[in-house]
Amino acid sequence: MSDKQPEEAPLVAPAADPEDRAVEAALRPKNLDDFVGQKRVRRQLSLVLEASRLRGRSADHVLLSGPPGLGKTTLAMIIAAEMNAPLRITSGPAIQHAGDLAAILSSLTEGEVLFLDEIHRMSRPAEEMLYMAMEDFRVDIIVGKGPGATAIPLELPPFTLVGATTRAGLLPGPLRDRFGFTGHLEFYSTEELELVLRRSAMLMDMKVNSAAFAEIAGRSRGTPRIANRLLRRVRDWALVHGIDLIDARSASAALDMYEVDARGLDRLDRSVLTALITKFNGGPVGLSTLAIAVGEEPETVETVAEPYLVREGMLGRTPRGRIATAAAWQHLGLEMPQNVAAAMPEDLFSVAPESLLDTESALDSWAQPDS
Ligand SMILES: Nc1ncnc2c1ncn2[C@@H]1O[C@H](COP(=O)(O)OP(=O)(O)OP(=O)(O)O)[C@@H](O)[C@H]1O
Ligand SMILES: [Mg+2]
Repeated sequence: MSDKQPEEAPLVAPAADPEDRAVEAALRPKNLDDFVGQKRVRRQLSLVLEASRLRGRSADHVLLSGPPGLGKTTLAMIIAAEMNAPLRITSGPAIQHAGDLAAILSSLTEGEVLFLDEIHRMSRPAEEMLYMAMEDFRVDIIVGKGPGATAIPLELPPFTLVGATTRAGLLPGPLRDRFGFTGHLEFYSTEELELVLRRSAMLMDMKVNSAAFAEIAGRSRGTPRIANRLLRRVRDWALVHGIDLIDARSASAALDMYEVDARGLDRLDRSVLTALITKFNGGPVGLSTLAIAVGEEPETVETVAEPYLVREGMLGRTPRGRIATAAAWQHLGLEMPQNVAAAMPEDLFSVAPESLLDTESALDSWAQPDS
């Protein structure tokens, strides 16, 4: 557990406050049609689900990957709802021993959807048990200890595993291969976030004009969870100020209070860039060194802050470490020194930022020497 104050958690972290959590749950779309954006994943997934409905079978196992707050848990719930199947929720860190997993698997009913969040954090023995369960719908229950231990095979009813991870690159190949469908969630466009916000505002009975939706969407870091969270903060602000119809001015006045800047960078994003620039002269610097400089876990920097900074073209992940681009210096109102500019790798953005994100395994190996 972290000993940080809740308000220091990154903006994208799941809600800590129970009331916030309840609102977050209420705003979750319940079916694929209400799920905004992610067109490719949505279309492919709907085909997978439709096909299994027609065959009268449980759906193929599904792996969902992508940065926090983009809709992995929401999609898992939608899969269960669309398949009209019960949903069981657990997570990698909750499964310490293979026995924990065996207990869950052996109590599944036919067609049930098992959602395994943070699947990359499962223990090794549990992972191996999962291979067999996914492939053959069977587990070996080990009874006894030492030389006298015996494995009792147990048949499982067909079920659908939905795995979610922010670190697809960390999943071992054999596990990844056992998913029939893998969907990688991308950051949302501002237009898509406006749709998310319109739907949420309607559910929360708020009056918001188009310019205000655009203002909030533009600061939401490509992330529906943040969009919804900012909308609630704007609602609070409007309530306190006695404002009925929220316009762009109220929205931006409200949001300025929450340290989300006009490009959608939150405090963690900015502190990563600030450290990179002021402490390491723009890099390159290794992930773990950078993480220490901002007082965060490397995993948090890598999965929470970096994907968005890379997408915004402010941070580069190179074989020698992380570097701040000219856009980052500019965003912080600093001038990039000549010698730093000259040392920038020329081909940094010859590959699309999205493909930088897709090569997570390559990045993990790049990160090795200094992490
Ligand atoms: N496509 C979408 N359309 C509308 N709302 C969405 C969409 N995706 C996510 N949301 C909203 O964003 C919130 C966060 O989504 P969700 O919990 O599914 O993210 P996640 O990817 O599981 O994040 P984490 O990695 O932190 O577990 C949900 O409460 C939901 O209301
Ligand atoms: Mg989730």
